[in-house]
Amino acid sequence: MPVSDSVDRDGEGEGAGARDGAGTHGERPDDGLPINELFYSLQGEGTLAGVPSVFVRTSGCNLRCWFCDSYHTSWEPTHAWLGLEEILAEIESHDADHVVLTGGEPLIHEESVALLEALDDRGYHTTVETNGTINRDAPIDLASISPKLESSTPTPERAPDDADEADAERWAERHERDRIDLEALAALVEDYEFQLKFVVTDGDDLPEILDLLAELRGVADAPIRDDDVLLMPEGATRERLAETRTRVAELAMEHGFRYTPRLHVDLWNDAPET
Ligand SMILES: C[S@@+](CC[C@H](N)C(=O)[O-])C[C@H]1O[C@@H](n2cnc3c(N)ncnc32)[C@H](O)[C@@H]1O
Ligand SMILES: Nc1nc2[nH]cc(C(=O)O)c2c(=O)[nH]1
Ligand code: SF4
Ligand SMILES: [Mg+2]
Repeated sequence: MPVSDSVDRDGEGEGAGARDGAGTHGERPDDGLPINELFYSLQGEGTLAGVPSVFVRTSGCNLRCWFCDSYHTSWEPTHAWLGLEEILAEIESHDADHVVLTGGEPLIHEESVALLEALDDRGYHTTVETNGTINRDAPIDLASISPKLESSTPTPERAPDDADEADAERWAERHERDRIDLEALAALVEDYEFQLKFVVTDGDDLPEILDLLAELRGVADAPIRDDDVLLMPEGATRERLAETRTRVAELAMEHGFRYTPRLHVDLWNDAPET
Protein backbone atom coordinates (compact mmCIF):
# COMPACT_ATOMS: atom_id res chain seq x y z
CA MET A 1 0.00 0.00 0.00
CA PRO A 2 1.98 2.94 -1.25
CA VAL A 3 1.08 6.25 0.35
CA SER A 4 3.67 8.31 -1.44
CA ASP A 5 1.29 11.09 -2.39
CA SER A 6 1.01 12.29 1.19
CA VAL A 7 4.06 14.22 2.21
CA ASP A 8 4.79 15.36 5.74
CA ARG A 9 7.74 17.70 5.73
CA ASP A 10 9.29 18.26 9.13
CA GLY A 11 12.89 19.33 9.27
CA GLU A 12 12.97 19.91 13.00
CA GLY A 13 11.33 16.88 14.49
CA GLU A 14 11.56 13.19 13.90
CA GLY A 15 9.34 13.20 10.86
CA ALA A 16 6.20 11.32 11.69
CA GLY A 17 6.69 11.56 15.40
CA ALA A 18 4.26 12.73 17.99
CA ARG A 19 2.30 15.15 15.89
CA ASP A 20 -0.10 15.02 13.03
CA GLY A 21 1.74 16.77 10.22
CA ALA A 22 0.11 18.58 7.33
CA GLY A 23 -0.38 16.41 4.28
CA THR A 24 -0.65 13.08 6.03
CA HIS A 25 -3.33 10.61 4.99
CA GLY A 26 -6.37 9.96 7.13
CA GLU A 27 -7.39 10.73 10.69
CA ARG A 28 -4.85 9.89 13.32
CA PRO A 29 -6.35 7.00 15.34
CA ASP A 30 -5.57 6.72 19.09
CA ASP A 31 -3.86 3.36 18.63
CA GLY A 32 -2.49 4.07 15.16
CA LEU A 33 0.86 4.26 13.45
CA PRO A 34 2.09 6.33 10.49
CA ILE A 35 2.56 3.65 7.85
CA ASN A 36 4.76 4.34 4.83
CA GLU A 37 4.27 0.93 3.23
CA LEU A 38 3.05 -2.55 4.14
CA PHE A 39 3.97 -5.43 1.83
CA TYR A 40 4.79 -9.11 1.52
CA SER A 41 8.32 -10.09 0.45
CA LEU A 42 11.30 -12.25 1.41
CA GLN A 43 13.38 -11.13 4.36
CA GLY A 44 16.39 -9.79 2.47
CA GLU A 45 18.86 -9.25 5.30
CA GLY A 46 20.34 -11.05 8.25
CA THR A 47 20.02 -14.50 9.76
CA LEU A 48 16.45 -14.92 8.48
CA ALA A 49 17.28 -13.96 4.88
CA GLY A 50 14.96 -15.77 2.48
CA VAL A 51 12.05 -16.17 4.91
CA PRO A 52 8.67 -15.02 3.51
CA SER A 53 7.58 -12.11 5.68
CA VAL A 54 5.13 -9.23 5.88
CA PHE A 55 6.91 -5.89 6.23
CA VAL A 56 5.32 -3.02 8.14
CA ARG A 57 7.26 0.18 7.50
CA THR A 58 6.53 3.02 9.92
CA SER A 59 7.41 6.59 9.03
CA GLY A 60 9.64 8.92 11.03
CA CYS A 61 13.18 8.56 12.30
CA ASN A 62 15.36 10.14 14.98
CA LEU A 63 18.46 9.85 12.74
CA ARG A 64 19.30 10.88 9.17
CA CYS A 65 21.78 8.48 7.55
CA TRP A 66 22.99 9.98 4.26
CA PHE A 67 22.52 6.57 2.59
CA CYS A 68 19.06 5.82 3.99
CA ASP A 69 17.31 3.48 1.53
CA SER A 70 13.95 4.56 3.00
CA TYR A 71 14.18 8.29 2.25
CA HIS A 72 10.42 8.72 2.58
CA THR A 73 10.48 7.63 6.20
CA SER A 74 13.36 9.83 7.30
CA TRP A 75 14.43 12.81 5.17
CA GLU A 76 10.98 13.37 3.67
CA PRO A 77 8.44 11.24 5.55
CA THR A 78 5.20 10.18 3.88
CA HIS A 79 2.56 7.98 5.42
CA ALA A 80 -1.04 7.11 6.06
CA TRP A 81 -2.28 6.85 9.64
CA LEU A 82 -3.65 3.36 10.14
CA GLY A 83 -5.35 2.01 13.24
CA LEU A 84 -4.11 -1.18 14.90
CA GLU A 85 -7.02 -3.24 13.56
CA GLU A 86 -6.43 -2.01 10.01
CA ILE A 87 -2.75 -2.89 10.22
CA LEU A 88 -3.53 -6.36 11.61
CA ALA A 89 -6.14 -7.02 8.91
CA GLU A 90 -3.66 -6.05 6.21
CA ILE A 91 -0.99 -8.33 7.72
CA GLU A 92 -3.45 -11.23 8.05
CA SER A 93 -4.40 -10.90 4.38
CA HIS A 94 -0.97 -12.36 3.56
CA ASP A 95 -0.06 -15.98 4.18
CA ALA A 96 3.04 -15.54 6.35
CA ASP A 97 4.21 -16.47 9.86
CA HIS A 98 6.87 -13.77 10.04
CA VAL A 99 6.34 -10.04 10.44
CA VAL A 100 9.13 -7.49 10.15
CA LEU A 101 8.47 -4.15 11.83
CA THR A 102 10.76 -1.54 10.33
CA GLY A 103 10.88 2.10 9.32
CA GLY A 104 12.07 4.76 9.69
CA GLU A 105 12.72 3.96 13.31
CA PRO A 106 9.80 1.84 14.54
CA LEU A 107 10.72 2.18 18.22
CA ILE A 108 10.20 5.96 18.29
CA HIS A 109 6.48 5.06 18.29
CA GLU A 110 4.98 3.89 21.57
CA GLU A 111 2.14 2.33 19.54
CA SER A 112 4.62 -0.17 18.07
CA VAL A 113 4.43 -2.01 21.41
CA ALA A 114 0.67 -2.62 21.07
CA LEU A 115 1.19 -3.87 17.51
CA LEU A 116 3.94 -6.28 18.64
CA GLU A 117 1.72 -7.52 21.49
CA ALA A 118 -1.18 -8.15 19.11
CA LEU A 119 1.13 -10.00 16.71
CA ASP A 120 2.52 -12.09 19.57
CA ASP A 121 -1.05 -12.98 20.66
CA ARG A 122 -1.73 -14.19 17.12
CA GLY A 123 1.39 -16.40 17.06
CA TYR A 124 3.53 -14.42 14.62
CA HIS A 125 7.32 -14.38 14.75
CA THR A 126 8.35 -10.73 14.96
CA THR A 127 11.57 -9.10 13.87
CA VAL A 128 12.15 -5.44 14.68
CA GLU A 129 14.62 -3.56 12.52
CA THR A 130 16.04 -0.79 14.73
CA ASN A 131 18.95 1.62 14.82
CA GLY A 132 19.53 0.67 18.47
CA THR A 133 19.02 4.10 20.05
CA ILE A 134 15.74 3.23 21.78
CA ASN A 135 14.59 0.22 23.78
CA ARG A 136 11.00 -0.63 24.60
CA ASP A 137 9.49 -3.49 26.53
CA ALA A 138 7.71 -5.54 23.85
CA PRO A 139 7.40 -9.14 22.65
CA ILE A 140 10.16 -9.07 20.02
CA ASP A 141 11.44 -12.43 18.75
CA LEU A 142 14.47 -10.99 16.96
CA ALA A 143 15.91 -7.54 17.59
CA SER A 144 17.75 -6.74 14.38
CA ILE A 145 19.97 -3.94 15.58
CA SER A 146 21.85 -1.76 13.11
CA PRO A 147 23.97 0.74 15.07
CA LYS A 148 25.01 3.66 12.92
CA LEU A 149 28.69 4.36 12.34
CA GLU A 150 30.40 7.70 11.72
CA SER A 151 30.31 6.88 8.02
CA SER A 152 26.50 7.22 8.09
CA THR A 153 26.57 10.89 9.18
CA PRO A 154 25.24 13.32 6.55
CA THR A 155 28.24 15.65 6.15
CA PRO A 156 28.05 18.38 3.46
CA GLU A 157 30.09 16.09 1.16
CA ARG A 158 27.63 13.23 1.44
CA ALA A 159 24.08 14.52 2.05
CA PRO A 160 21.32 12.92 -0.06
CA ASP A 161 20.88 14.65 -3.44
CA ASP A 162 17.28 15.69 -2.77
CA ALA A 163 17.74 16.90 0.81
CA ASP A 164 17.47 20.57 1.66
CA GLU A 165 20.99 21.87 2.40
CA ALA A 166 20.15 23.68 5.64
CA ASP A 167 18.14 20.66 6.80
CA ALA A 168 21.09 18.36 6.16
CA GLU A 169 23.43 20.69 8.04
CA ARG A 170 21.17 20.71 11.10
CA TRP A 171 20.80 16.95 11.02
CA ALA A 172 24.55 16.31 10.71
CA GLU A 173 25.01 17.53 14.27
CA ARG A 174 21.98 15.79 15.72
CA HIS A 175 22.73 12.52 13.93
CA GLU A 176 26.31 12.52 15.17
CA ARG A 177 25.13 13.26 18.74
CA ASP A 178 22.43 10.59 18.86
CA ARG A 179 23.53 7.71 16.67
CA ILE A 180 25.07 5.58 19.46
CA ASP A 181 23.42 5.04 22.83
CA LEU A 182 25.34 2.36 24.72
CA GLU A 183 22.65 2.03 27.38
CA ALA A 184 19.94 1.37 24.81
CA LEU A 185 22.17 -1.05 22.92
CA ALA A 186 23.00 -2.97 26.11
CA ALA A 187 19.33 -3.16 27.08
CA LEU A 188 18.38 -4.49 23.63
CA VAL A 189 21.00 -7.26 23.64
CA GLU A 190 20.09 -8.20 27.22
CA ASP A 191 16.34 -8.28 26.63
CA TYR A 192 16.06 -9.98 23.23
CA GLU A 193 17.49 -12.49 20.83
CA PHE A 194 19.44 -10.19 18.58
CA GLN A 195 21.73 -9.66 15.64
CA LEU A 196 24.07 -6.68 15.27
CA LYS A 197 23.97 -5.70 11.61
CA PHE A 198 26.47 -3.04 10.60
CA VAL A 199 26.24 -1.21 7.28
CA VAL A 200 29.79 -1.22 5.90
CA THR A 201 31.19 0.80 3.01
CA ASP A 202 34.86 -0.16 3.29
CA GLY A 203 37.62 -1.21 5.69
CA ASP A 204 37.67 2.23 7.35
CA ASP A 205 34.49 1.24 9.20
CA LEU A 206 36.08 -1.75 10.96
CA PRO A 207 38.04 -0.01 13.78
CA GLU A 208 34.83 1.72 14.90
CA ILE A 209 32.91 -1.57 14.84
CA LEU A 210 35.62 -3.29 16.89
CA ASP A 211 35.73 -0.42 19.43
CA LEU A 212 31.95 -0.38 19.77
CA LEU A 213 31.83 -4.16 20.29
CA ALA A 214 34.52 -3.93 22.99
CA GLU A 215 32.58 -1.17 24.76
CA LEU A 216 29.28 -2.99 24.48
CA ARG A 217 30.76 -6.26 25.74
CA GLY A 218 32.08 -4.26 28.70
CA VAL A 219 28.68 -2.94 29.76
CA ALA A 220 26.13 -5.52 28.57
CA ASP A 221 25.02 -8.34 30.84
CA ALA A 222 24.67 -10.73 27.90
CA PRO A 223 27.25 -12.44 25.72
CA ILE A 224 27.86 -10.97 22.27
CA ARG A 225 29.44 -13.62 20.06
CA ASP A 226 31.25 -12.79 16.83
CA ASP A 227 28.52 -14.94 15.28
CA ASP A 228 25.94 -12.35 16.38
CA VAL A 229 27.74 -9.69 14.32
CA LEU A 230 26.84 -9.25 10.67
CA LEU A 231 28.51 -7.02 8.10
CA MET A 232 26.12 -5.77 5.42
CA PRO A 233 27.39 -3.95 2.33
CA GLU A 234 26.16 -0.38 1.89
CA GLY A 235 24.06 -0.07 -1.23
CA ALA A 236 20.47 0.73 -2.03
CA THR A 237 20.92 -0.31 -5.67
CA ARG A 238 22.45 -3.28 -7.50
CA GLU A 239 25.02 -0.95 -9.03
CA ARG A 240 26.19 0.36 -5.67
CA LEU A 241 26.21 -3.11 -4.08
CA ALA A 242 28.44 -4.33 -6.89
CA GLU A 243 31.01 -1.77 -5.65
CA THR A 244 30.85 -2.66 -1.95
CA ARG A 245 29.90 -6.32 -1.42
CA THR A 246 33.11 -8.19 -2.25
CA ARG A 247 35.23 -6.00 0.02
CA VAL A 248 32.67 -6.34 2.82
CA ALA A 249 32.58 -10.14 2.40
CA GLU A 250 36.40 -10.22 2.70
CA LEU A 251 36.24 -8.04 5.83
CA ALA A 252 33.72 -10.47 7.38
CA MET A 253 36.08 -13.38 6.71
CA GLU A 254 39.10 -11.49 8.09
CA HIS A 255 37.35 -10.74 11.36
CA GLY A 256 35.23 -13.87 11.80
CA PHE A 257 31.95 -11.97 11.53
CA ARG A 258 29.00 -13.02 9.38
CA TYR A 259 28.30 -11.45 6.01
CA THR A 260 24.73 -10.71 5.06
CA PRO A 261 23.59 -10.12 1.52
CA ARG A 262 20.83 -7.73 0.57
CA LEU A 263 18.75 -10.30 -1.22
CA HIS A 264 15.88 -7.94 -2.02
CA VAL A 265 18.26 -5.55 -3.78
CA ASP A 266 19.74 -8.44 -5.81
CA LEU A 267 16.22 -9.56 -6.74
CA TRP A 268 14.29 -6.31 -7.19
CA ASN A 269 16.88 -3.53 -7.08
CA ASP A 270 15.40 -0.43 -5.37
CA ALA A 271 11.74 -1.01 -6.27
CA PRO A 272 9.27 0.11 -3.57
CA GLU A 273 7.38 -2.56 -1.58
CA THR A 274 10.13 -5.16 -1.93
C1 LIG B 1 15.73 1.68 6.60
S1 LIG B 1 16.38 0.93 8.04
C2 LIG B 1 14.99 0.99 9.16
C3 LIG B 1 15.30 0.48 10.55
C4 LIG B 1 16.20 1.33 11.42
N1 LIG B 1 15.96 2.72 11.24
C5 LIG B 1 17.66 1.02 11.14
O1 LIG B 1 18.35 1.85 10.55
O2 LIG B 1 18.07 -0.08 11.53
C6 LIG B 1 16.40 -0.84 7.63
C7 LIG B 1 17.76 -1.45 7.42
O3 LIG B 1 18.31 -0.95 6.22
C8 LIG B 1 19.67 -0.63 6.44
N2 LIG B 1 20.05 0.32 5.40
C9 LIG B 1 19.50 1.52 5.14
N3 LIG B 1 20.06 2.10 4.07
C10 LIG B 1 21.00 1.23 3.62
C11 LIG B 1 21.94 1.25 2.55
N4 LIG B 1 22.04 2.29 1.71
N5 LIG B 1 22.73 0.18 2.38
C12 LIG B 1 22.66 -0.88 3.24
N6 LIG B 1 21.80 -0.95 4.27
C13 LIG B 1 20.99 0.10 4.47
C14 LIG B 1 19.69 -0.15 7.86
O4 LIG B 1 20.97 -0.13 8.44
C15 LIG B 1 18.77 -1.16 8.52
O5 LIG B 1 19.48 -2.32 8.84
N1 LIG C 1 12.95 -7.66 1.43
C1 LIG C 1 13.33 -6.78 2.36
N2 LIG C 1 14.02 -7.22 3.43
C2 LIG C 1 14.33 -6.32 4.39
N3 LIG C 1 14.94 -6.55 5.57
C3 LIG C 1 15.00 -5.39 6.27
C4 LIG C 1 14.41 -4.39 5.51
C5 LIG C 1 14.18 -3.04 6.03
O1 LIG C 1 14.01 -2.10 5.26
O2 LIG C 1 14.17 -2.91 7.25
C6 LIG C 1 13.99 -4.97 4.32
C7 LIG C 1 13.32 -4.50 3.13
O3 LIG C 1 13.07 -3.32 2.90
N4 LIG C 1 13.01 -5.46 2.21
S1 SF4 D 1 18.34 5.09 11.14
FE1 SF4 D 1 17.39 3.71 9.62
S2 SF4 D 1 15.54 4.78 8.87
FE2 SF4 D 1 16.75 6.27 10.06
S3 SF4 D 1 17.89 7.35 8.50
FE3 SF4 D 1 19.21 5.66 9.21
S4 SF4 D 1 18.77 3.89 7.86
FE4 SF4 D 1 17.15 5.43 7.55
MG1 LIG E 1 14.93 -1.90 3.39
